[in-house]
Amino acid sequence: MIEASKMVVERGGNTVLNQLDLSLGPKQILALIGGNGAGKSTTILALLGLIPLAGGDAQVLGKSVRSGADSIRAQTGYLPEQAALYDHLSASENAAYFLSLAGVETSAASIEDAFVRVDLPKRAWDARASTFSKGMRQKVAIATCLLRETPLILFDEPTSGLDPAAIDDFHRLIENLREGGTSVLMVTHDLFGASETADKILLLSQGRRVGDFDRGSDGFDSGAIRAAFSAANEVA
Ligand SMILES: Nc1ncnc2c1ncn2[C@@H]1O[C@H](COP(=O)(O)OP(=O)(O)OP(=O)(O)O)[C@@H](O)[C@H]1O
Repeated sequence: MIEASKMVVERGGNTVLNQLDLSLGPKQILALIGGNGAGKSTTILALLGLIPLAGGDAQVLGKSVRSGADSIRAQTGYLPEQAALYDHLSASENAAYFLSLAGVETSAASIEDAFVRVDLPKRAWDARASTFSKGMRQKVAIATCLLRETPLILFDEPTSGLDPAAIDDFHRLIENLREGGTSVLMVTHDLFGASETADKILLLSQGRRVGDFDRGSDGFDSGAIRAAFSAANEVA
């Protein structure tokens, strides 16, 4: 699904990804964690081919990110850190509009099914997005991602703005996606949620991979992850 080797990205004259290796197999969930400015969102943008590599390469669904964003984005769901909705459109209209931009035709019934999956309240389906809370907006954006039915989804802070019940629901949702054959990379600040759900956790600091954790038979070693996280942030 993803095989990235020694990715280097420069932004604003600084090296913000530094020799980053990353891999994600079929039916896997990878959580990317790290402090503010560690390079998590940049990693997603580089994997989508949306920002150029100054070094290294990454194969995403068998295509090099150096070959451009179009072919990768066509097969990869992406939830940006700040998902935008059009305020004057309803939840359903927003989903239909963004899907049409991605060249995906879908029925009203499928959109409603996706809203049920993310537990968007029914009263919101036909209400204008200007009346939505942050969490409701996030649910519409996640539902729109699901409707693309891509084999790979990159989520940038998907649980931001969600209440605790909705966060739990999101983790069950991505577990179901994994069972259905989808691979997921998620950037998150939620260490607990990541260790509940992910197969692998990658810790970034200053654009470098500083920790790499696999789920063992007893889950993750949360103490080791927290210690590595604290050490990385002390250095940063
Ligand atoms: N458009 C930009 N131009 C220049 N530098 C940028 C730009 N966007 C991000 N950066 C820098 O790149 C580095 C990595 O940023 P990135 O947004 O990837 O971090 P992050 O780990 O996602 O952080 P956060 O948890 O705060 O969202 C930071 O040092 C940031 O200042």
